[in-house]
Amino acid sequence: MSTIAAFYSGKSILITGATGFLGKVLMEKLFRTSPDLKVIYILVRPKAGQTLQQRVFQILNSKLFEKVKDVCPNVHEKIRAIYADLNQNDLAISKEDKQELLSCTDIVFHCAATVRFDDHLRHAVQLNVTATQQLLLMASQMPKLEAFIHISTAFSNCNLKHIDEVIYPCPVEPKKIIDSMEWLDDAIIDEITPKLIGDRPNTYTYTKALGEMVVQQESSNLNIAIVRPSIVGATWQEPFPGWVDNLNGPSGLIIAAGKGFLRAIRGTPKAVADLIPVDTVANLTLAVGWYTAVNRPKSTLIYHCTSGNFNPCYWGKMGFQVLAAFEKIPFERAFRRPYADFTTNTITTQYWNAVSHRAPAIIYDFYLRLTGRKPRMTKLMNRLLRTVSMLEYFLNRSWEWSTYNTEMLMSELSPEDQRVFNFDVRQLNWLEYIENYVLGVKKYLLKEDMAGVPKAKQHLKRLRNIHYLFNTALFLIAWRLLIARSQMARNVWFFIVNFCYKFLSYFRASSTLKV
Ligand SMILES: CCCCCCCCCCCCCCCCCCCCCCCC(=O)SCCNC(=O)CCNC(=O)[C@H](O)C(C)(C)COP(=O)(O)OP(=O)(O)OC[C@H]1O[C@@H](n2cnc3c(N)ncnc32)[C@H](O)[C@@H]1OP(=O)(O)O
Ligand SMILES: NC(=O)C1=CN([C@@H]2O[C@H](COP(=O)(O)OP(=O)(O)OC[C@H]3O[C@@H](n4cnc5c(N)ncnc54)[C@H](OP(=O)(O)O)[C@@H]3O)[C@@H](O)[C@H]2O)C=CC1
Repeated sequence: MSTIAAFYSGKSILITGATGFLGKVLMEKLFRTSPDLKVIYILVRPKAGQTLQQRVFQILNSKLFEKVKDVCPNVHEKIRAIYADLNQNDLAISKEDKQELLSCTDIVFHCAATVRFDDHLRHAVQLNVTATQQLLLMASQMPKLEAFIHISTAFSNCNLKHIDEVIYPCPVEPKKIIDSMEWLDDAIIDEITPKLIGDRPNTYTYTKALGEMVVQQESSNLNIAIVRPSIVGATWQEPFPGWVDNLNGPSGLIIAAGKGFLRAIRGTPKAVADLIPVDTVANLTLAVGWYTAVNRPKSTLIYHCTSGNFNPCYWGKMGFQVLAAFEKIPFERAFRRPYADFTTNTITTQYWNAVSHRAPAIIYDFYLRLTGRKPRMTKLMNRLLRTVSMLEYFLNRSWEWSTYNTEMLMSELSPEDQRVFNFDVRQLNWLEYIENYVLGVKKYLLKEDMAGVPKAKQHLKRLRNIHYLFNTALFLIAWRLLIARSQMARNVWFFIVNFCYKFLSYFRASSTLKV
């Protein structure tokens, strides 16, 4: 029997961000391995016209939760959705709900955050810093609380090259930042944002670092741990390989590359692609929850959930593997044939953007206009290139994360727990993982059926022929123009024609002689 699974039995667990990518996988694993847990409270807001109940219903009836129903048939009775909005200072939780949470919660997993890179600083601070502070305040009033697990990111200190499992201070205290957000207007905040974030690339990484400082400041009377995952990708093994439900991180780029929109990117082929499967993050997080509650470490332990130092993969190699996967699992109705070139040169990138990204989009929009349809490709391409430019920072650097605590935790687990809550990425086969990832993107994000693969392959063949035809035509036009303008080009042309004629004559003569 798994010690960790047994630990969560009978427990009341509070999860924030349970409707998000990681939160869902965490909740699924908890229900599947500890079906005897008492209740999972989730803080949810209504969204996209759906009530809390509708959102929970949708999650429980999704493909991800299929296996849960076999082991925990009454799962819907064990999940309690609590109305909350982390954008509001008091989290907008009602008095009654708050009372229930305070008196019943045993463990807190705080996953909620804004993960947008371009969020306005005010909003990013509200979600990633103030809401964390509010939640910690609530946690400090929970008499039964055994552990509070905060999910941060391995990139909260991406301004450093080597990152230890410690909290690094930011120059301005989080409390001062929170206070200033109350009275500064948006224009002033916009002006000071670059100064505040300093050598970090965006408000996301900056506010996640502030969030960690808040955790540290509140840690004296709480039993807290921080998990720092790197770039979270599709599931590796559980509940099944390749599950993914959003466009963040690599998933959006895999679609863009597979559909032939994105063919080159400014990225360093030899930089480490520190991807970590979402189920690995969930397993480590649950193991951390158990260890923190049972061992009550004297200080706040930080756990890096990264792959680079255990089993590194590099962007160049990953690009090849993704391309190889597209051969087997092509996406339907591709715009162009998939191609993936990582280049470190800014001029080459600009050339590719003009020739391989913008020009085909403009030509396609021209075709749409001619056929009486609304042009859309240029707009889409501009948005895609904007997204890519925001990810480039992470594609051109490598980081070293120390993993002493993560390795220590691995050694503390029984063989059964190491199996059930596996977070040992040394066992991960990248080629297999990437192939499942591409398959998952096709099935769960693009909702494409595998029955359409032969047709998609046919379509790619057609695109290849069009590509050859287009290039040949382009070459001939360019050559014709050159000949018209340059004597040298004409001389070369006559030389080639003359040479071919003589060669053919010789060939004909020698074959006549043989007969
Ligand atoms: C040579 C070809 C290259 C490809 C080769 C093949 C693949 C090779 C392997 C894969 C390479 C993958 C590289 C991945 C690099 C990832 C680096 C990530 C680093 C993360 C570090 C920190 C990790 C974390 O802690 S946080 C989690 C990460 N967070 C994110 O990823 C959020 C990023 N997204 C945003 O910040 C915003 O969405 C933004 C700013 C990009 C766009 O905002 P905007 O307001 O313009 O639009 P949206 O409404 O949000 O979306 C517009 C449009 O774009 C689609 N979209 C959204 N995100 C992505 C994305 N990541 N990639 C592609 N497309 C995206 C979105 O669906 C919308 O589409 P519509 O059709 O308009 O609906
Ligand atoms: N994805 C990644 O690559 C990485 C993620 N992380 C960290 O992991 C954690 C989870 O990320 P991930 O699951 O990918 O993110 P998602 O964007 O998928 O999920 C974010 C969650 O936060 C909730 N949330 C956001 N705003 C509010 C609000 N105002 N009130 C209530 N809930 C809110 C969302 O709810 P709703 O559904 O209503 O929007 C959602 O459940 C985050 O802390 C992130 O920083 C760390 C490293 C990498």
